[in-house]
Amino acid sequence: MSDRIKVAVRVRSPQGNGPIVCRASSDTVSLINDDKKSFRISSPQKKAAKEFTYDYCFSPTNSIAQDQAEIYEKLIRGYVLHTLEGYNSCILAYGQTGSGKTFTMMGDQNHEGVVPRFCRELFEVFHICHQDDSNELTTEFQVKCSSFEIYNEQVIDLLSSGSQKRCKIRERADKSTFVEGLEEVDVANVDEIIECIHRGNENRTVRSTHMNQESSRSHAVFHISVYQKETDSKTGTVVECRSTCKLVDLAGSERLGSGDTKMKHEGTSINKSLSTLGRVISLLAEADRHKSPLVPYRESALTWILKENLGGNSNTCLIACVSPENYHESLSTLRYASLTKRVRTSATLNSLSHIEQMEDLKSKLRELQKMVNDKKSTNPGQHILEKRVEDIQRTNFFLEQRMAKEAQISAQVLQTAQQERDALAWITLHIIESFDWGQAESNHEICNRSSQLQKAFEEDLSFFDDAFQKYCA
Ligand SMILES: Nc1ncnc2c1ncn2[C@@H]1O[C@H](COP(=O)(O)OP(=O)(O)OP(=O)(O)O)[C@@H](O)[C@H]1O
Repeated sequence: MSDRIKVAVRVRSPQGNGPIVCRASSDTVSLINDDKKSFRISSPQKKAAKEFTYDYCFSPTNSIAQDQAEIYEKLIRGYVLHTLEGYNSCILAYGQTGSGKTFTMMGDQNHEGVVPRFCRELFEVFHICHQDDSNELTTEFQVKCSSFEIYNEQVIDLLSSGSQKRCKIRERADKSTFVEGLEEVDVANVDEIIECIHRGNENRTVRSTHMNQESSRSHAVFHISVYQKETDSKTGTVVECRSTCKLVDLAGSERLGSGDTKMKHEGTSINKSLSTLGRVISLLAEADRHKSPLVPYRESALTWILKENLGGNSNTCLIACVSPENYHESLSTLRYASLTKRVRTSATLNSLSHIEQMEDLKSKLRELQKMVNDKKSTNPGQHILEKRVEDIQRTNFFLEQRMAKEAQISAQVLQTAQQERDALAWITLHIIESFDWGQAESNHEICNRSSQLQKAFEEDLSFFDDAFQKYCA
């Protein structure tokens, strides 16, 4: 599912001047048009007003509670469903210091922000979706969470007890990245996950600056990973999927002015990583024009961690927070957000039954092929080969069931499955051709099995063709 990053702007008005116009100061006027998607900003010193269009624009009303709820309901709720369906998600809050990023993501005691609302609904929606499950259908649901900050380019675990634990960023074989050694907490219910959110917030590096009493001095990431396993005892079908969601409160861009050396160092580090993020976004936004651009993800810890969410397997959303006291800062945030809108990601269903079982099946077939090839010299016991064939046929049955389900979800997934199936059929034929037909007597049973296997694959192919035609009709 290829889609561009969704981008919304949230305007923070200190006075809460009404739903449409926010006159934050004498020299800046921000206006959200009635369509709630376009945003105009002007200053008397600048002749022409600048206008930008986003997926949503949120202006403050007289009710903070309503504002917090509106952002969640209109923008974020869909990502809970994406996560439960097995897709990776990421929500980022970006903006100048003091513009309301932490307030948007975490909220305060009386006005919960995006992160706690997301976590509450994750559990609630799961239970609603599965309350009618029959006796045959059981669904296992495991949620783990971790929380970390990127402070002066170091990744620090916010949930580890005791002294500050620094962690390293690693790359997996599939090129996605992860933080190694983080404390991952198994959470069984809403209360436990909310407790982790609070624990992480308490440990985050915060300092008072001239713009914000409690300014975040780091980028904070709350990471949720969800594992679901659905077993149908009647058919024996097992469907597994794993998805993740990163909820990111970025540190605010800031002018480096007065302050002690420590604060200046923090400020430099924040600005540097945000400018790398800007460069990464800008290259990805141009990706259509320049095929496979060299994206400098590794240049900062932030972009290295967000690699998958910015340019890979993820549904991603950016909330640009604007505090229009400062025309230039606001304009810069709006431009950054505008550029982000052009970045495309391609979320894929992280269904283990589809990906991993296919891999498993392929490797079993490769093994079988190898055994057949080695047969002349080693002459392995016939029963081992038989067992392998049986294994493959059984796995094949589960896959068939799973694919039939997936046909309802996505024609794209089905198409991929067909291609995979074609490849497997080809390998099977190849195995059969590799038999030493001269020794047919000793191989008689194996040949029979292989022919059955070939037939099963052919049936599968027509099964998938039919399903695909039906889906497209
Ligand atoms: N929409 C809003 N309504 C009411 N108060 C808000 C709103 N947005 C922010 N605030 C308040 O403004 C102050 C600064 O907000 P916040 O800490 O969220 O900014 P920030 O962008 O995270 O800043 P920094 O980058 O410095 O951490 C806080 O006291 C917060 O409660």
